Amino acid sequence: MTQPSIASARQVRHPVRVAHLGLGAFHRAHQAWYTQRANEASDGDGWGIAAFTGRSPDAARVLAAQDAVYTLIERGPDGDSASVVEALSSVHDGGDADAWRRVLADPRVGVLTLTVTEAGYRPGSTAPARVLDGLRARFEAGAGGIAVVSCDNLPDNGAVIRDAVLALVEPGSELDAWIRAEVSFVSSMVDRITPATTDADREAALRLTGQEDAAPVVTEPFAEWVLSGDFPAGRPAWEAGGARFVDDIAPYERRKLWLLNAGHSLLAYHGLAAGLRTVAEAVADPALAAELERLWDEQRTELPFDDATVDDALAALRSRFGNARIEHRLAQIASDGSQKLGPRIVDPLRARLASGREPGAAQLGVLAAWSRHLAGPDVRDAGADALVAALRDARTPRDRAAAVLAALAPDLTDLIEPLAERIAASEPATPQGAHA
Ligand SMILES: NC(=O)c1ccc[n+]([C@@H]2O[C@H](COP(=O)([O-])OP(=O)(O)OC[C@H]3O[C@@H](n4cnc5c(N)ncnc54)[C@H](O)[C@@H]3O)[C@@H](O)[C@H]2O)c1
Ligand SMILES: O=P(O)(O)OC[C@@H](O)[C@@H](O)[C@H](O)[C@H](O)CO
Repeated sequence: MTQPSIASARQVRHPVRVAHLGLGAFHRAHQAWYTQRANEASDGDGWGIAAFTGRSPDAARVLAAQDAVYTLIERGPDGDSASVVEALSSVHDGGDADAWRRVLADPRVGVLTLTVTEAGYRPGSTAPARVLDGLRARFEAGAGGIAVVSCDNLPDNGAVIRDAVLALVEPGSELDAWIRAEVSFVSSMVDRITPATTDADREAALRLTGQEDAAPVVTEPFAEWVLSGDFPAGRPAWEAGGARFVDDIAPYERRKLWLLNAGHSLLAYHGLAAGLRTVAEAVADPALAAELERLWDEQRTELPFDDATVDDALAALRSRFGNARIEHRLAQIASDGSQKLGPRIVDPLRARLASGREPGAAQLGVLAAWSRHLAGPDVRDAGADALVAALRDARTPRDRAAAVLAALAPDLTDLIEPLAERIAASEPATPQGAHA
């Protein structure tokens, strides 16, 4: 029997007032969900999102076929609850440059959100050029200021995208002056564990709602969003979903990157080496759980929060990571380590050194496990090509340590010896002379 499609579930389509770049699972579990909550809480017209894919047009094609509505499954340790999200008013192939320019040149559009991955901010990535293309269209149309809100896991992410965009503009040009004066680059700390959607998730959506949905999203019940910056053309009332607006974002970013994301990276590299597949499997392993606690002890010392606040955050993380009903694949987290380990491990390591402490053994252990991962067959990290080649040529643990630090933190040469020790300890025993 054919089941009804979720396409017929839409009850309202709000006018497009938000543009989004990077139509992945996370955008749909996080910013679109907060926007949905804001729209539900408002009396008048809400804020509809025009969402553009980043690389492949597939997500737009699949969502367009179901009128851009989808099921959000909140998966707790004891069960699922499903809701329909209709905050996306339209979905577009990111290659449709005319549609992109048209949306950003519309004065009713006041916000541009981004989830383009950490790698999307690297020099040479197409994301800043596309943001600039949209801003140029807005400038030429005289459509007024706009807020660009980065939602990727990078510290001071608003400043990172601003600098990447301005680096592409002729200094002193009218466009340069307009961006500096009228465009607000908002930094945000985003948190909601959202794995890639699987076929089992599509079946779960059908079971829960009785409707066919080719693009549901499964996420944890927890969600957090902290933002800092101005919104010159207004914004959705995201606080209806619990978002907070603060003057200084840095402490929140550090708390999240140094505890949650760093913990994820540790579990990913150590867990994959141990033949494990998911975050929940990894934290169920006593040795890995102990290593995770060691890392948290090392990284918490430099956080600008009192002990009770950090204790609460860690208690929540233990239970979030242990939610075995969320299938968060270690391989997904392990990708792009060259972009992730700076903010997650090297920054807190630097903070430890700056306050006169020893480098953390678990911190170095993550770097050692990463170097081993890079020598394996399943590396997905375009930014690590040169390091992978250097590691292939490296003959000793010391050479490998030097290569890793040269790539991630070239000034920290004092760490070559202690990192080499961790690398040597983590390597499988090799026949005498194999590296010589
Ligand atoms: N999934 C999570 O739990 C989570 C939580 C917090 C933050 N985030 C942030 O969101 C990002 C995306 O996560 P996701 O789960 O949606 O991943 P995803 O793989 O589902 O989607 C990634 C999106 O980024 C786009 N993209 C990649 N490179 C791009 C580029 N150069 N230009 C434009 N778009 C580009 C892709 O096209 C895709 O739409 C993460 O990398 C992270 O920074 C994710
Ligand atoms: O999404 P990435 O690739 O930046 O990193 C993988 C995970 O650490 C990350 O997605 C977390 O699940 C997320 O940051 C939780 O809010």
